[in-house]
Amino acid sequence: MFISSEKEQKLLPAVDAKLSLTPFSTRSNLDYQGDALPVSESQDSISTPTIYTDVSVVPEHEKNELEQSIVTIEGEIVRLRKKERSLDKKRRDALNKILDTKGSIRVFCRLRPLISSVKRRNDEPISVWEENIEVKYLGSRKDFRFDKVFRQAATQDDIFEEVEPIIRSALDGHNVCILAYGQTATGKTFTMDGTNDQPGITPRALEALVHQASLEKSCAFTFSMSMLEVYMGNLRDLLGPKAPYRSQESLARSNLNIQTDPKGLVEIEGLKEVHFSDLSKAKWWYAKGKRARSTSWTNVNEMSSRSHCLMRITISRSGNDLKAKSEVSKMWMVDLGGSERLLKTGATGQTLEEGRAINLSLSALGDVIAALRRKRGHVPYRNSKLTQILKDSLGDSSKVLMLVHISPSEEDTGETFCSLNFANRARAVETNRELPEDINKQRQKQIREIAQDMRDAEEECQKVRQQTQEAEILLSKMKQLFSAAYELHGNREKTPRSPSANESIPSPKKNLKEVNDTPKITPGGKRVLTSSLPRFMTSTVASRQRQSAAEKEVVARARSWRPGTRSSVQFSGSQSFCFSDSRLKTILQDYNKRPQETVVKSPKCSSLEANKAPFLRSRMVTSSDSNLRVALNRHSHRRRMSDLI
Ligand SMILES: Nc1ncnc2c1ncn2[C@@H]1O[C@H](COP(=O)(O)OP(=O)(O)OP(=O)(O)O)[C@@H](O)[C@H]1O
Repeated sequence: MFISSEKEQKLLPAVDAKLSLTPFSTRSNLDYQGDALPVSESQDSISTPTIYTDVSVVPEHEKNELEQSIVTIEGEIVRLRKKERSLDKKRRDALNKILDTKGSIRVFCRLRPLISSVKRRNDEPISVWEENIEVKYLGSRKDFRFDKVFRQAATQDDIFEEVEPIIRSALDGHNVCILAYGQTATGKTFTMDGTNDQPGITPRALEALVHQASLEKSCAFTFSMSMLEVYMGNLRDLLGPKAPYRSQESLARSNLNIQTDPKGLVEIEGLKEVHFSDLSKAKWWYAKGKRARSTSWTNVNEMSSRSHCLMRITISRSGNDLKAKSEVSKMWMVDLGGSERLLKTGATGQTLEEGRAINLSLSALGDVIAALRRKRGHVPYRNSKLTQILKDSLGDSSKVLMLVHISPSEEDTGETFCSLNFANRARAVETNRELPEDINKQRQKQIREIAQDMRDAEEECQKVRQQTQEAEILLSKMKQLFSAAYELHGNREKTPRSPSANESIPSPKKNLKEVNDTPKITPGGKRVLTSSLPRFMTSTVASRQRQSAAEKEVVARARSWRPGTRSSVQFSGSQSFCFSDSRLKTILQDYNKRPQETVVKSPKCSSLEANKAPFLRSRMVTSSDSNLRVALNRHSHRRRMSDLI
């Protein structure tokens, strides 16, 4: 029962002082007539202190108040979620604007460290700055500009830091394509895949996607993954089960068809697609796909990839709002086969053929990029399987990141020169790349401003997300509280009563008398039971011991709950529904301080309740729960949470 009248709340300390007990309700719910008692009547009851015993019957208006609180919190959660969605949209728009301003095709260059087996020379042919590289070749120097250049010392962390916004953009609903390009043995696989100690972009991207999705509460994500390789002009499914070599099944699986729907979206018929929701599953499938990839030994790389390896992550995003249609985006992670001069690699036979096939498709990729650069006319996607697959992820609406890998050795300078030229062509798809200095500065300033807006929106969104979570915790606790009170009520009704109680429905006056005759506390702190107290209400030594044990368990549970959740649930500094600071915490503290023998309760009832809803139910049904009731009434319905956010 909640104490609803402010007069009654004021009376509580007086009663407490007189009883030297933790606050007890001064009247029984059995004599409760619906309206607050007149002050005089309440004071009468003080003169003959009573112990509030049957707390299981919760008056209708208090039930309504609790219900109203629950409805209010539910409303607040809806409002917070809406706010979260709008802030998230603001962040997404800002990120997209930044990426568009920077260019829909961005090109980074990574310089591989010198491998110990290669002799170091003094006249190193490559000079590196933050955004450009100078190469000495055939007696002349040429300067190449990039969006970012990674020196030899750059770590996998440094690379991922720059790639992460694009991955975020995929989660935001854009098609993304990340391509590792370069001469054989320059570190493409190292960048994309990495090692166990130094994971590359793909495993980190998987982790980032799963992690980010777990933080989003305003929408739900589902992920699926496919892996294939373009090997000698054919597509091989890397995730399908192993089929016997040269069997019909094996041939069918290495000859998948590429289809384009009327909207221009590409689909690969029969390609295995696996769903994942957790990282371990995603990594398991990824490892399986990698093992199935074709590699062979060449003069230049012991584990040279003899194909283009493509991994597709399909991201489906659906909002909590049922009306919102789900968005699907694709993220391609492509480890291209090495561009190579075939004579240099010492390839012969099958390996030579593989090298030729790789070069042909890379050249087709170059043609597509060159056509996109012209921004009009025919784009020759159909010239290779690689470009057909990537068709819907290379165009205007997609975000493309090409990582060009080069070797620092002088003997590779010719290859390096070719790779840098190829990458420069890709970068020049953005016609306005080389802007006058002042316009460029203005654009940089604009990017910085949008980036600041994006960070602000993100921070605010995180705060709101936190508030939503806290509101949800509070809601669940209040629902527990509610159901505990009514569950108990139901139980009590079923519980057989003493014969005297069954004889007739007691009149309010009789009840008052009965309650007034409950134990009184003598100056020495001893409880004296009067003869009129019904036997089922009196506590025995055994019942008190059981009660004490049950309470200890409740408090222990509450304690174990508190530290893990920041010990308090706060929407904001003075949140009206912040129960853990002003209510729960206080209640728990009072609970610890309170002498155990002050609780008078049926042992049967206490053990039953302790098992059912250990924490909240127990708080609700013991007479000491007046703390919670007072707190709820003091704080509930006074202010809207929104006033405080
Ligand atoms: N940044 C780097 N730091 C340390 N080691 C690297 C780095 N880049 C490449 N390597 C090492 O160089 C070797 C060749 O790299 P990798 O296999 O990734 O080249 P690749 O370009 O994928 O070759 P291919 O095209 O033949 O498959 C590997 O042993 C790899 O560990």
